[in-house]
Amino acid sequence: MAVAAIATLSFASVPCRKQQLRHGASTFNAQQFSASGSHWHSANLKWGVPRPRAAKRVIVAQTGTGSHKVAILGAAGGIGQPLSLLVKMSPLVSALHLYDIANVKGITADLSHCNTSAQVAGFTGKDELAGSLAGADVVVIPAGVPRKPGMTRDDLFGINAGIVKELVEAVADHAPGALIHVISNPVNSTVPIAAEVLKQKGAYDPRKLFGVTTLDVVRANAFVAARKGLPLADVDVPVVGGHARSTILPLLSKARPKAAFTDEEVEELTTRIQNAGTEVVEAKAGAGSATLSMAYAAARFLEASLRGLDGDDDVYECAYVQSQVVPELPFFASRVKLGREGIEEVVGSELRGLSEYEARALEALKPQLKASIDKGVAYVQQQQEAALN
Ligand SMILES: NC(=O)C1=CN([C@@H]2O[C@H](COP(=O)(O)OP(=O)(O)OC[C@H]3O[C@@H](n4cnc5c(N)ncnc54)[C@H](O)[C@@H]3O)[C@@H](O)[C@H]2O)C=CC1
Ligand SMILES: O=C([O-])CC(=O)C(=O)O
Repeated sequence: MAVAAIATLSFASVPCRKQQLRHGASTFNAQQFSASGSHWHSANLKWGVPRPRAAKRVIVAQTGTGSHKVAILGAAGGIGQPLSLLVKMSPLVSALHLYDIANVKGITADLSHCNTSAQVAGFTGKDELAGSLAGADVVVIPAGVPRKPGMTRDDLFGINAGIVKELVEAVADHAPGALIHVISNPVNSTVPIAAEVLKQKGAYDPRKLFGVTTLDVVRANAFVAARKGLPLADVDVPVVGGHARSTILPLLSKARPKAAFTDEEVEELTTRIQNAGTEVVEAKAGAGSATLSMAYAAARFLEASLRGLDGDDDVYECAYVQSQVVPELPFFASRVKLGREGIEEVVGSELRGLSEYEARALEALKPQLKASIDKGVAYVQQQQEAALN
């Protein structure tokens, strides 16, 4: 079997691929979906380690056709390492730059031995930050500290705000046209921080700045499929709002396939999705927060972004972006259409026809999300004033 054909499989979830089908996907993806059965994981394995359908297994070098350069800032961390592996497996990526303040050399040497086509280079410390960003099409930022039990995401603000500010300043200087995927928490504030930094640098393009909330969608899909006994591959639940506590708003009324939820199920599923990060933090008992599921989610979102840059039709994901969907919230997570310049469209229509429960939850989240956005904006302004004095 031709390696190139195998290598074209993508990170995109089956719901996304099904969505493509609904919206009229390219013939290739439609064939890919029907040919690959119903399970994304098996398709993904075939992609990462090419595996012919025939019983005889042949492991071959994966030769990608993509030409994208991706930089990961915070690449040596709990998310950064598995994310780097997943990106190294992407046929859409030709160059992978790993940046961290420490421990990058070994990870670079290790990853570079995988016989996949992306060329890996490591960059350690501030002096090498500029080099890590040169020519990047997408910069993914998982740098920063994670939560421990008892902490909120906002408790990370004191450390992570400065890290994100510093890194985004460098992106503005050295990769001004790149898409920026912010993973570092608190996302509700770090994305407004990134926007303010880019504005100050004259490099802000709202189409290119994203807070990564894909993990909320991944969790919602997993939990709903399990609760309703639906095939996992079919489930697609939009999650809007933000990425902390009650600002995470899964829209079960808009879930595909259409399913009937009792009031108790809505309450139980919504609460679980909102607390899923804390569920992992408590289970890890001081050893950090979600890393593997986050790496998977970040890889899925990266893949969607790269397919958008490549001009693929109808690529949609939920993300926390600059928005007018809720007028009083300048940043809001919605489903967005991804294209050659980043965001082509923020889909606001999903906020129409909400259930009563969702409408109430939307009203309730507004003050919390607004406060987090304002906190991020104020931080950058204060830093600027302090620098001028
Ligand atoms: N958006 C989301 O859905 C999620 C976000 N997160 C957040 O992602 C962040 C990272 O989490 P983990 O990887 O588990 O943490 P970690 O502590 O394992 O890794 C963080 C990495 O960032 C690096 N780092 C620190 N300062 C840096 C700087 N100035 N420049 C470059 N690298 C720097 C560290 O050396 C470390 O390797 C946390 O803020 C966490 O809360 C975690 C899970 C989900
Ligand atoms: O909960 C955390 O601190 C990490 C995170 O954002 C998540 O897992 O959703």
